[in-house]
Amino acid sequence: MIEVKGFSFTYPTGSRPALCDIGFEVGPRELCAVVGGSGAGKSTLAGVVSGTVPHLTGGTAQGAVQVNGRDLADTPLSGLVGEVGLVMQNPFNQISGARFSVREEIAFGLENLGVPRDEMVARIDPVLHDLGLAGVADRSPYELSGGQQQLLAIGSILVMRPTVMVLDEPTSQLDAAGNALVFEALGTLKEKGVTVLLIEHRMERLARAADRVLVLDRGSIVANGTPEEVLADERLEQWGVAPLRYTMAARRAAARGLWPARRPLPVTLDAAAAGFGETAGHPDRGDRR
Ligand SMILES: Nc1ncnc2c1ncn2[C@@H]1O[C@H](COP(=O)(O)OP(=O)(O)OP(=O)(O)O)[C@@H](O)[C@H]1O
Repeated sequence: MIEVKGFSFTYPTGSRPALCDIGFEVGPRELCAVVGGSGAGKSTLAGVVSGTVPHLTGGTAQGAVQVNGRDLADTPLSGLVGEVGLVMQNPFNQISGARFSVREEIAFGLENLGVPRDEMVARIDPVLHDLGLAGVADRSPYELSGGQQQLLAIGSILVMRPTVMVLDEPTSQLDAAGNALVFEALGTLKEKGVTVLLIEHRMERLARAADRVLVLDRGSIVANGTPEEVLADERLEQWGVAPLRYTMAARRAAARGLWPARRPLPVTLDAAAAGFGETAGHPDRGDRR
């Protein structure tokens, strides 16, 4: 559970707050996506929730950030291991390089924590299985595809059994296949009861995967709702986020009376197809094409 209340943060060299009086909550089994333009504060927020900001960056903070009821201001980073995991853009940077196989890489963090061998074995196999990495467990991490490497980075954290995972643009370096693997893994995290905060710019995927979407604009939360509510909002572009092509097409159609009146604008292909299908059945269709 993540709870952020009245939180503001300014970097030591910042002339204005990177985050400004923000508040939101994300519960267990919830995937909350964060979107926003460049410099909106998304990575700063990922750092705040994972504890690196301001613990490692310095700077001034006001307000409260709690993870599972623990105030992060009073919790050293070491106290968050096993509670919050952070996955970053480039999986390559998260692979330790100190281990020869995928299985050993996943064991690495547990070894550092001094987890007994039997328990390590008991934890690692389910993670390999859940993330679809069992077949490559004995391969070198460097032989994996980009998507599989990101799954390995996720697995290395998941094995610590965090209740909260923060992912900062985990698919930005990946091709479509890698992207699909990571989004599938996000579903697995949710099933395991993990609270997921995802910074992401691949809107089509997040429109389908997210339970909730937050929009950050110049450090403030300007929208917080379901993907349908937030991603079809006509102010999205003004907030620095490109609308989905389905929403744009339906908005243009709606302006010409070619979108069903009571149907919300779509944010997924399925919803767009359903809406246009309904219009296609309309008697006016032939005249307006
Ligand atoms: N280490 C830092 N020191 C000082 N200012 C910083 C630092 N990191 C980020 N900032 C500033 O804080 C603000 C928010 O930056 P942040 O990186 O969180 O935005 P973002 O939404 O993740 O942007 P992008 O999508 O471009 O990565 C920006 O004005 C940025 O210049």
